[in-house]
Amino acid sequence: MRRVGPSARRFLAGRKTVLVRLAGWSLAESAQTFVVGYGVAQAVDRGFLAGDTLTGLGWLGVAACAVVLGAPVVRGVFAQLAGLTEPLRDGLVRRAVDQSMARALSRPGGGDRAAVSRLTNQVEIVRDSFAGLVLTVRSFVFTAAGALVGLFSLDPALLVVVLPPLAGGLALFLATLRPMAAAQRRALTADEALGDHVTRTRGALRDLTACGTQPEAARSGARLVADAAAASRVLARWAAVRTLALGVSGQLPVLLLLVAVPWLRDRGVTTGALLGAFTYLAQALLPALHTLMTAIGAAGTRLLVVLDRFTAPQAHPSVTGAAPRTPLPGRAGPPQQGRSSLPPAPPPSRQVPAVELSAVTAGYGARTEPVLDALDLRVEEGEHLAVVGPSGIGKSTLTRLVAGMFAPRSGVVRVNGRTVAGRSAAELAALRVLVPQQAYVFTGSVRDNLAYLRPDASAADVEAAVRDLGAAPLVERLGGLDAPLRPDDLSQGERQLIVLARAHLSTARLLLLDEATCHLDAASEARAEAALARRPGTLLVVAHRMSSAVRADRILVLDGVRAAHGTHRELLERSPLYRDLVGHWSRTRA
Ligand SMILES: Nc1ncnc2c1ncn2[C@@H]1O[C@H](COP(=O)(O)OP(=O)(O)OP(=O)(O)O)[C@@H](O)[C@H]1O
Repeated sequence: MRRVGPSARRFLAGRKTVLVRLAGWSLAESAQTFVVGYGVAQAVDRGFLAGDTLTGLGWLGVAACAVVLGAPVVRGVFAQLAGLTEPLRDGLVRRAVDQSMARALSRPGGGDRAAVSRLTNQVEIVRDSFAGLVLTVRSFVFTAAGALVGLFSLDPALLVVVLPPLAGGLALFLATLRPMAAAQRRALTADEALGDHVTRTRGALRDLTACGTQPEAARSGARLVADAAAASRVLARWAAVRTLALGVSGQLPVLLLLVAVPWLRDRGVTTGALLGAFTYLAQALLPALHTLMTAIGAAGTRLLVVLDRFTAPQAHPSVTGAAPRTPLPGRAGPPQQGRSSLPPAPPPSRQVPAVELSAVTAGYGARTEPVLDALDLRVEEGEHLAVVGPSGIGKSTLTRLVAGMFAPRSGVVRVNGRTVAGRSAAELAALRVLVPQQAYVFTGSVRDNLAYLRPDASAADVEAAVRDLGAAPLVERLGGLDAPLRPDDLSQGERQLIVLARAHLSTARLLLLDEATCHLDAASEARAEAALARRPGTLLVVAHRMSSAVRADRILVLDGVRAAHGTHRELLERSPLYRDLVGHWSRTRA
């Protein structure tokens, strides 16, 4: 209102003549309302009840004339209305064009895509809503004036009964306007945020899957759905209060009038006056009130919201699409600049461990047993750590904790000295790469797939990664680096090779492989792991085969909520579980 108010006042001040003419026609509407109720009252008292049918019919004729004469009055009102709505429409079109031109000039190459919408749809919304509001507010004011004067002229005692509930209901209705507008704005914003999230998520599916941040995106979506639901509930509560206001001001006067009939009769109110009063209520006051409340509730809020977008200094984000957007988890910005604009990885330090878990307890669901309980772990910069343990023991959970994709119940996870909790997707992407079991490749060139995490990688770097990983025959079979890659043409193992080469190219110093070589044969796995271990930085591998553990500098054995770590030899000596795992592996190889 603060933003729209001054413009609205200026607009109305420049159209005094139209307003006066409109008021003139509206007064005629008041008179018509007055005559209808008054005619009915006189027809009963002076005519039918007095035994003079002719007089009764005569007064009814007067009331009927007033109804018929209402038609030219309505025509007069509409003629004047055009004098308000059309200049408003022209002014809004001018403003939309000005805004669009200013935007185009201030942002070379960046026209205002919302201008067309403002020029057509939104201008029409404003014009129609404004016309509806002027009609209903004016109609209510003048009809109510005519009806109240009529009630007073029939008998002032009628006002004593009718006025309090009418005024009370109206006051309650007016009191709901501000909170209802706020609730409507909140619901609109929540709806827009949700729609925005859905659109961006759909566009970023590839990035989300590649970075493994679908759960985070799903959580943001769930939060937005909850916000939208909460906003709708608040709106519904205010709508209920508004219905109550309508009931109090609309139905209660009729009820009270019926209940008060004996009291009114004692005070000398005639039957005709009572019938006239009911006519005023049923024919004029209540319909006008109902239309007013509905119009202000719906058209009024719509008008304010759309006008706000015309008068706002900067157009609303959902209209212009120009406002900066919060990056999605796993996506640092638009594709062409997202990955290359990641903050550079912090330099490694000899003292600061690459990974540090302090008393980390983690689990799924509030009441379930923890999967990891008070786990302490320190992985030095440059170290190669393998994680082993039975299926379902928590190995993937550990990698997701380190990757910052899963929050511990308690304890702290640090990567390169930085707490991972609460970090943005872009910050996490600069710290680590997590390669899951399911390798994600996308339709594009082979090079696009390989350089996905480092778009500025030189041709030599890409070729070196391909060579190191043993992926050269695959790239050759696909037709070279610039050949198109169709995911369906690749086996699971071939996809894993591409994704491992992609991880090799990444600038993040920490690589987390969660059974990322499970579809490779043992020799290819050994070659790939050796290449990744040679890469500067730290390697943490959830081992698919025990051979992978044997190659590591150190092994972490997860055993229920306990954990042991050491070299292969050390663990063979002191970890029964590790011995079992190695024994089982040897037997299955034999
Ligand atoms: N999203 C989840 N919701 C609920 N429970 C989960 C979820 N993910 C894992 N779990 C449970 O947590 C436990 C540890 O799972 P996790 O995947 O970390 O084990 P893992 O050692 O990696 O298993 P595997 O070797 O079979 O991949 C299991 O009991 C698993 O069922």
